Amino acid sequence: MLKLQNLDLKTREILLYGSNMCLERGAVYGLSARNGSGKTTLLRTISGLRREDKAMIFIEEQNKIFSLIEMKNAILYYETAEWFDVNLSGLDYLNFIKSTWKNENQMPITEVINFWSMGDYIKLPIKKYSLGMKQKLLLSMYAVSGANYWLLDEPTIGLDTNSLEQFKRYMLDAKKRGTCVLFSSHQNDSIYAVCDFIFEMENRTLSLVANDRKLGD
Ligand SMILES: Nc1ncnc2c1ncn2[C@@H]1O[C@H](COP(=O)(O)OP(=O)(O)OP(=O)(O)O)[C@@H](O)[C@H]1O
Repeated sequence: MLKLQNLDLKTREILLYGSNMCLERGAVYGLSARNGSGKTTLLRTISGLRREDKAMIFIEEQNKIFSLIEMKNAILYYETAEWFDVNLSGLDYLNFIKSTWKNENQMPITEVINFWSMGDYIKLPIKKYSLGMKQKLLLSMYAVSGANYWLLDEPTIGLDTNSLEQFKRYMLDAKKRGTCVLFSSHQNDSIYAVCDFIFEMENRTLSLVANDRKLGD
């Protein structure tokens, strides 16, 4: 379980005050809030890209607290397709992720390429990709990493209707393998249907609500 305790989230304003989060393996969580409320900042903080001094963020499994190195290996957060070096290919990224994250349950690269139908372009430089193609590459990196905690910021940007259905299947498959997923999206997005629970950020507080309109597993 990934735990976040006593988080004051501050940028140029206070976004959250004294917040807590518990993220269980084998569950999909949504993160819903208005634009500018701090979803990206929260994901960056959980992933360790930025720090908040008072907060405690740790993973505990089978009564053992993960070391920092174990945590880095257990979590993947690749914020945006804008982070890609467009001179590299999708395959370069998948190979990089496979060799950098050391997990037993990594999905084979060919399987992920087939799942996202990327075979025609995966060896091309990313500068030749459309937005949706880049987004599918970004998503495919998660299964290849074998990370048990997936943090995703607006993961369905640029996906067409078919790819959105694939996204839902990808989330449910990940959950069945025991992965914990936390993703942000805009308020009332239909993709929240795939979530077991939704965190709502409002008035500097984070509240967890069960998702009544959840899809069947
Ligand atoms: N590096 C920074 N320095 C100062 N202020 C920042 C920084 N990053 C974000 N902010 C501010 O923090 C607030 C939250 O931004 P954030 O990007 O986390 O929101 P968000 O909920 O992800 O927004 P959106 O839905 O528009 O993507 C905003 O008011 C933003 O201006």
